[in-house]
Amino acid sequence: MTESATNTLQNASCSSTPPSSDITAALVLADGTVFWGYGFGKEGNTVGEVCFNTSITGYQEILSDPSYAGQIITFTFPHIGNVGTNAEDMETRHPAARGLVVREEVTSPANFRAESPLGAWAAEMGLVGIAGIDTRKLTRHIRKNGAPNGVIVYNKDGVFDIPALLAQAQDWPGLNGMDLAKDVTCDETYDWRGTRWHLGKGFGTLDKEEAHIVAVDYGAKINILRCLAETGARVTVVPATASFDDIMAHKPDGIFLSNGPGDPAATGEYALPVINKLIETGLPIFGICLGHQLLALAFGGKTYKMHQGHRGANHPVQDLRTGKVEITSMNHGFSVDGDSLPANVKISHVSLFDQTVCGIECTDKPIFSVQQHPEASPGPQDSFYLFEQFMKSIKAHKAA
Ligand SMILES: NC(=O)CC[C@H](N)C(=O)O
Repeated sequence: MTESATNTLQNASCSSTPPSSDITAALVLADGTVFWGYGFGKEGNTVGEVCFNTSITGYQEILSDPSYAGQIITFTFPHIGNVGTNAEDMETRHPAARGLVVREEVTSPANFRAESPLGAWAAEMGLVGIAGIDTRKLTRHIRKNGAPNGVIVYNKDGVFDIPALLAQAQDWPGLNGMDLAKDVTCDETYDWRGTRWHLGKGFGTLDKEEAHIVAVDYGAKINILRCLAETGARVTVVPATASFDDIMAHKPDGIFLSNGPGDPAATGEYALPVINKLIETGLPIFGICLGHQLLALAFGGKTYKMHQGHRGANHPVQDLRTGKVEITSMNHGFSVDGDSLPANVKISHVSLFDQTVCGIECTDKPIFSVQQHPEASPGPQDSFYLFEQFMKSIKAHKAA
């Protein structure tokens, strides 16, 4: 793959003939835009919403974040794959993202933690990849028009039926109204005590249990569970469809509502009746991302689909209570409508990129939630204090 080849191959018209004989993959958007490139990972065909993530590091955590179910991830950082992949940087066991789009050819990894090259790992994980794409052009396209549905096809024979792929992209219903939490949640309840990774030490284990948290898994990133354990919690993880009685049977000191994929309003159909009852218990509740959106819905608020979403590791968020700005990790395509919130729910955090709601807190109950990802993985750890805030409110509630 040469630089000149990649520069001339973009945005060909809707013809099934690749512009050069070495082409092995195509990205076909529902609006008819075709990007030709070079396949890696799993051979085959995948459909989803094409979004972009601006993180410079952490592609493996991003690709294995269950919240990307139904999505094809475009990496705006051009060099993806350089540090390979390893067994430790997984945010779930079976990645749910549909595929990935990268600028440069994926080269051999050079990193002391690398265990497997990105291409081999992606193939094993069932991820279809396309390289050699003008990701700046694609990103500008998404920014201008909103996140489109699209198909990546990787076919070593270089034979493409573009009209059929276009029809496939157009027929895909899109994320609006789609519940995906049921697809990525755990099958069974399990116990979690692992703590965060430290260089030279690896992962740790909770030694002194200060509280017991039940985490509802709508597609939880593992590092969230580690962060909860890091502050002294033993965590019982329950499936997204767990009933109020299932949850309360574990006698939790606090409830955590996890991140997850899809449209919060669709997941809310079965999650909200449970969350409404959990709110009534008066127990401390903390929600992250989808969990935050579900809490807002439970309080009677509304969520909406964003134009392009927020996905990256440098999103500035202001804590309105202190005025402090934290640099955060983000991955969301839906947002809470601030005007829809009742009087007893205050906006605690806002995005400094577009002023969207990034945090809410209940004024008469120990309940709060954020849109950003305080667990990072990847990204800055400025927001870790939120896990400590949760543990503090659990201890205060236990003492009272
Ligand atoms: N990371 C998440 O939890 C994402 C929440 C929701 N699926 C969204 O896209 O907004």
